[in-house]
Amino acid sequence: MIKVGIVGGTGYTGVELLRLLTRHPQVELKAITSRKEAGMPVADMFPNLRGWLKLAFSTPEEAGLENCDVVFFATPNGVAMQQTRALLDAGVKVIDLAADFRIKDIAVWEQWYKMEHACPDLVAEAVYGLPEINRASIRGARLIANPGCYPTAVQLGFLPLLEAGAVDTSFLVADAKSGVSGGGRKPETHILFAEAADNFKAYAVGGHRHWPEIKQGLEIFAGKPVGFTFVPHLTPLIRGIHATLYAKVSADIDLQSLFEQRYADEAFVDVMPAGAHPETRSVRGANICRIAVHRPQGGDTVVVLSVIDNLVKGAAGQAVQNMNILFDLPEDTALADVGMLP
Ligand SMILES: NC(=O)C1=CN([C@@H]2O[C@H](COP(=O)(O)OP(=O)(O)OC[C@H]3O[C@@H](n4cnc5c(N)ncnc54)[C@H](OP(=O)(O)O)[C@@H]3O)[C@@H](O)[C@H]2O)C=CC1
Ligand SMILES: CC(=O)N[C@@H](CCC(=O)OP(=O)(O)O)C(=O)O
Repeated sequence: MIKVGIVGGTGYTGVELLRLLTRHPQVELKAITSRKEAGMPVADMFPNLRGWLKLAFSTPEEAGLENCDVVFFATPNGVAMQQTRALLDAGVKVIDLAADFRIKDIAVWEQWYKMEHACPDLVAEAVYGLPEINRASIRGARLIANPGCYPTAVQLGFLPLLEAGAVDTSFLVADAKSGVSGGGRKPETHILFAEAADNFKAYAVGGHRHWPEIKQGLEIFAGKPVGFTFVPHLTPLIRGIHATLYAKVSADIDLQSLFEQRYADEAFVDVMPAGAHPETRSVRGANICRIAVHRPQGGDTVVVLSVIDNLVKGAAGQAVQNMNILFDLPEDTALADVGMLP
C-alpha cells in the first residue's frame, strides 16, 4: 500500500483528493492536515466521506508526513516550497498542486507570485506533471509540479497544433471561462453567490499568473518563442473550465486526424467528432479533457474547444494520475469516473 499524506485537507482540491483516494485500492491515507481543525474527524466537515474515511485532521507539524511514501500539497502558493526539501530528504515523493515548482525561470516566478523562491534548485529538478507530454520523466521523479487548471485545458488544446507546426505561433489566443470553485474555499467577495451567480465577467486581462505557465509550455511544444494572449472569465458554474482557443492555420494538415492521432493512446483526453461542441457538464467529476477542433467556414482560423473539471483533470485527478505513474500503477486507477449529466 502507498502511504499518502495531504497538506491542506480542508480546501476544495484537498477534499477532491480525498474523494478520489478513498476509493484507490493501493492507497492508505495516513494524514490530512488542517491548522484550524486539528482533531476534527474529516467526515464531520465533509459528509460525502462518511463511511469512507475514519481519519481526523492533524496539524502539519504533527501529521508525521515524513513517514509517508507521497505527500500532496493542496495549499496556497508558497507553502510547499517551505517543506519540500525535508520531505525529499526523508525519501518522500512530493506532488504540489500549487504553483511553487511550475515555472522554471525563477525571476519570472518571483515577478508573478510576488515572493522570493525558497528553493530554486528544486524547481530545476521538478517535473511538470502534464502526463500527455512528460510521462517518461514523471515516472522517475521525486517532485511533481501539478499544472494549473487553466494551463491544463489550454495546453492540451494547443499541443497537437504546435507539435505539428500547423499554426502561426506569433498569435495564439486563449479565451477561457472558469467556475467559481477555481477560486478555492475561502470567503472572498468575488466568489460570493450574490456576486458570481447570474453574472459573467472577464478578469485579469492585463495579466494573470497562469499566462507565464502556459507560455512556457507552448514554447516547449513549438520549440520557439510564441505570442500568446490569455483572457480568463468567471462564469456562474461551480466546477468546470471551457477554453476556446484561436490560431491561424499555416500548414495544409487535416486537423481532425491530427488531434485524433495525437491523443489516440491518451486515456484522459477525448477528441470529439468533427463539428462537436464539448460541454463542461460532460466532464464534471471526471479526469477528462474533452476537445473538439473546428475550422469555421473552412477558413484559415482554427478554433479548439477544450473542457475540463478544474478540480479533477485541472487539479486533484491529474495529481492522482501523476501518483499512479510515479508508483507504476495503471494510470486510470481510481480515475475511471464518467462525467455527470445533467
Ligand atoms: N481550486 C482549483 O480549481 C485549483 C486549485 N489549484 C491550486 O491548488 C491549491 C489549493 O487550492 P484550493 O483547494 O482551491 O485552496 P483552498 O483555499 O480551498 O484550500 C487551501 C488549503 O490549504 C490549507 N492551508 C492554507 N495555508 C496553509 C499553510 N500555511 N500551511 C498548511 N496548510 C495551509 C488550508 O487549510 P487550513 O487553513 O485548515 O490549514 C486549506 O485546506 C492552490 O495553490 C490552488 O491555486 C490548482 C488547480 C485548480
Ligand atoms: C475562478 C478563479 O478564481 N480561478 C483561479 C484559478 C487559480 C488556480 O487555481 O490557480 P493555481 O492552480 O495556479 O494556483 C484564478 O484565476 O486565480
